[in-house]
Amino acid sequence: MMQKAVANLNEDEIQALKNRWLGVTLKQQFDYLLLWKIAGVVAIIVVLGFLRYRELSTLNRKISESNQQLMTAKRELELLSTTDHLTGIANRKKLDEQLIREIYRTKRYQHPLGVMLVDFDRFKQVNDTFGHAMGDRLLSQAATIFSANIRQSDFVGRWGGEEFMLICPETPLASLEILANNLRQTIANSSFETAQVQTASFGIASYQPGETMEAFWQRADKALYRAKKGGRNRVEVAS
Ligand SMILES: Nc1nc2c(ncn2[C@@H]2O[C@H](COP(=O)(O)OP(=O)(O)OP(=O)(O)O)[C@@H](O)[C@H]2O)c(=O)[nH]1
Repeated sequence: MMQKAVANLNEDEIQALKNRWLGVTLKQQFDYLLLWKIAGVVAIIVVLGFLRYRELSTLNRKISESNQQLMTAKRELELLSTTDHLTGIANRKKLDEQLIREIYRTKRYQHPLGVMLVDFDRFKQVNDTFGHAMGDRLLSQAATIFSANIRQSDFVGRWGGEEFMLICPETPLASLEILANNLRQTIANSSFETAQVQTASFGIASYQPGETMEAFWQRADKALYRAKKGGRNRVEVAS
């Protein structure tokens, strides 16, 4: 149909038509508004992302600070629960833990392990004569004496009351007896606040294969009992 219409046109009309079409200019315009819109959205996303990142970083920092504080509190609690508040050395709970650990080690490597129970002589008299506070100070001083006169590999704690326990790894019975006698003399020669001679009795034992922890310290305790019965200020060796 279009072809028919064109075929009916004369030369002038065709030319006029062509001129009209050629006058149409193709105007293509760049859409700056859209560009700004996209840039705006991207900027908002970037700013929001940055704010979220900062928020998460602060949160992370606070969490790791809290973790640190928790760890410190846990360590302090552990220390408190295993320290004797009067003397500052290990308490009975810690002594039990240490003794069982050393028994495992001695079973594993078959090395000698010594244990020593020390009880202050006539301690009731100290309390009765000088007061309980003086008795407390004497026990603290005793703890200092023990700590200062044993090896770093040895372990001392307060077993209870006026009684102390020393755990001595890698120490055969003969060496344990020498150490016990040295400690006994050091205590007897120390000047305490009471200005009286203060002595202590010792029961010592060497670990026997297959022995339970209780059986081990009970042998030392029996030896200590013998030291008391035998006149005090002496070392008795467990059989
Ligand atoms: N100050 C003080 N005294 C304590 C503490 N724990 C136990 N004692 C006292 O130690 C004394 C122990 O008395 P006893 O068991 O009769 O023994 P002892 O007088 O030392 O006599 P022997 O052991 O037979 O030489 C008691 O008077 C207890 O009150 C303590 O933490 N502080």
